[in-house]
Amino acid sequence: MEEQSHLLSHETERFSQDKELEVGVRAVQMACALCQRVQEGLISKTGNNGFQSKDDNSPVTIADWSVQATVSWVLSKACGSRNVSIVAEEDVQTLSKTGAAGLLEAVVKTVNESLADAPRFGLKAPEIPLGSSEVLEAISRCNSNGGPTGRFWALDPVDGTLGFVRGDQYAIALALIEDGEVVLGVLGCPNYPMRKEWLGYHHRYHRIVSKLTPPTSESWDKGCVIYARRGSGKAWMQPLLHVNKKFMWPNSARPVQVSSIDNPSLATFCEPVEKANSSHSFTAGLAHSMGLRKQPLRVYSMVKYAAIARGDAEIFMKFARAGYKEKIWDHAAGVAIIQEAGGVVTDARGRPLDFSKGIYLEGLDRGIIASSGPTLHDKIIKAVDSSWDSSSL
Ligand SMILES: Nc1ncnc2c1ncn2[C@@H]1O[C@H](COP(=O)(O)OS(=O)(=O)O)[C@@H](OP(=O)(O)O)[C@H]1O
Ligand SMILES: [Mg+2]
Ligand SMILES: [Mg+2]
Ligand SMILES: [Mg+2]
Repeated sequence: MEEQSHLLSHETERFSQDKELEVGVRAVQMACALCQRVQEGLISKTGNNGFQSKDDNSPVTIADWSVQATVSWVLSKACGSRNVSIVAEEDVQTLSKTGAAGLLEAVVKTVNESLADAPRFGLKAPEIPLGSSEVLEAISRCNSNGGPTGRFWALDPVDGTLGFVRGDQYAIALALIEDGEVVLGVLGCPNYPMRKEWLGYHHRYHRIVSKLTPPTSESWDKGCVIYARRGSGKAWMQPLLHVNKKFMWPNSARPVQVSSIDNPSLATFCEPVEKANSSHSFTAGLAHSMGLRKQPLRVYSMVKYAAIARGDAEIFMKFARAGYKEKIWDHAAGVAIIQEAGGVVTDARGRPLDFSKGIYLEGLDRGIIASSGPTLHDKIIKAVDSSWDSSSL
């Protein structure tokens, strides 16, 4: 009897996770469309660089706030605002400042344009457009601090904002965390290129030095949404929804798997574009000592996690400067997706990332390593151990 009720509750949990996954994927598809519209607007604009600087000097744009408001509103409507708890990157400080009226107006307009299109994604639209106080409320409702018990969503509305403003790679990342474990991960990658070689092609900076032919916009802007449910042993990829098309679940999803390459000399590793976010010299030393021969693939955002899950690269490494604390929304969705696609993600000591300690990945040892399998993973961890003491990180 007890076993039966346990089974029943397990099934109920699964059913609710399936529903939540579906809502999450629909919301991320909608967010991808929102970001594409804003990114096109930014690139075609001259003069205004299209971003504000936060206190830590990192950029934030209309898209970051608008996606956060839209996803927050959609999740609250679909799951009931009392049942929804969200941890997300952005707050309303800059938007509520006197003098930011124009900015807020632009966010409200973007959110309403996006929500008006919600039925195309199988989601409810508001009966009347949201006012600015409702938009601010939707953003600031994402004020959960996470923690070890209960369920909450972790949202990075635009991950890789720097890539976004440069017309390059970025991601929309949404994860559901339950009792400290990531149970669902959804990653929208609107600029994921058709050919993996173009992942390392940087529109703005590498145009001159790259030997690759510049991709045309229609082949470049392929995009995908990748998602996984923990324990299913499967990760799925959908194409982005075409303009004017209606979303039909599961929108031609197909399974993705990590690469089978475990020979370091054939493996490709990816890392952040900016030296300030991860030490390029340390990973170059590691790459050399492990016998990695290919050039690193420097890609903005969690698209790096997507590349491993899709089998387009084998290793992702990030070694931030000492003292920098990684945030859960920068990794949660990607970790679940890589694991279900057959890969491994740990810190540099080989321990799983801990999503149960609040907004930071507390206790992270040195850096983050993701790989397509245990053979490569063990080699990286051994290489880190032997290189660490001689490095000055
Ligand atoms: N100093 C420092 N060190 C390490 N990491 C930092 C640092 N500052 C910011 N961040 C976080 O890195 C997120 C972007 O990571 P990326 O891998 O896209 O970096 S890069 O732009 O390709 O260099 C970025 O996410 P977004 O803010 O969502 O873009 C930040 O959360
Ligand atoms: Mg981020
Ligand atoms: Mg972000
Ligand atoms: Mg940011």
